[in-house]
Amino acid sequence: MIDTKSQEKIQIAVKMILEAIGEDPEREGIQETPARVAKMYSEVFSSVTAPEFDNYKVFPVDETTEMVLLKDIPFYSMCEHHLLPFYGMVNVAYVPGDNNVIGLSKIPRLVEYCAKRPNVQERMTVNIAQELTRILAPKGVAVSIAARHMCVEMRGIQKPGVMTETSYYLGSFKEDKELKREFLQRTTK
Ligand SMILES: Nc1nc2c(ncn2[C@@H]2O[C@H](COP(=O)(O)OP(=O)(O)OP(=O)(O)O)[C@@H](O)[C@H]2O)c(=O)[nH]1
Ligand SMILES: [Zn+2]
Repeated sequence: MIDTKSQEKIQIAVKMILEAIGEDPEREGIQETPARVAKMYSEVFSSVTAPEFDNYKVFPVDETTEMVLLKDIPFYSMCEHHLLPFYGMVNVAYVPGDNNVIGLSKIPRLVEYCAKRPNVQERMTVNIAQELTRILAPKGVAVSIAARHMCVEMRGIQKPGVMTETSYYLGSFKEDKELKREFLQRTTK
């Protein structure tokens, strides 16, 4: 949550942007826009001011499977170069270590946590893998992201529909080619 004082800063900045692009910030339709944008940034950048992601539960189980895979987790983030959205799907897999697993909902929560800040896709991919490793100490983690970047599509080079794919492997996914192949097979459409 961005505090009131910082939200006021955003409002002043947005008003200046509106003036700079030749709009009248007092025009009825956009009078409340600076406040709306401040509220919106508070949402889309909420993890910058959030406490470290620690609200998770690790469950011990007697016996566990090889790979736990959550596929097609949707996310929205903001590119740190242009403050335009990039969005897509994340696949997260891990191989439990010491028979410890994590509550399933916590993985999409972790994705949200890593998405809601100014980002580049490569760093977000690595962050998710590292955070999961920190929380759970699994034998291995694999993360892949496929995303569309509005800064590539609606401005600049203007290439609609280009997909950017990134991946990151730790532990057994890095060492065991068969495991990595299985992850790729199960996540490739
Ligand atoms: N590697 C990487 N690059 C990104 C990401 N998001 C945006 N970019 C790129 O960041 C680069 C910023 O390049 P600059 O030359 O500083 O900015 P620019 O003049 O606006 O670049 P153009 O987009 O080419 O017009 C661009 O090539 C973007 O496509 C991302 O998640 N990862
Ligand atoms: Zn960008």
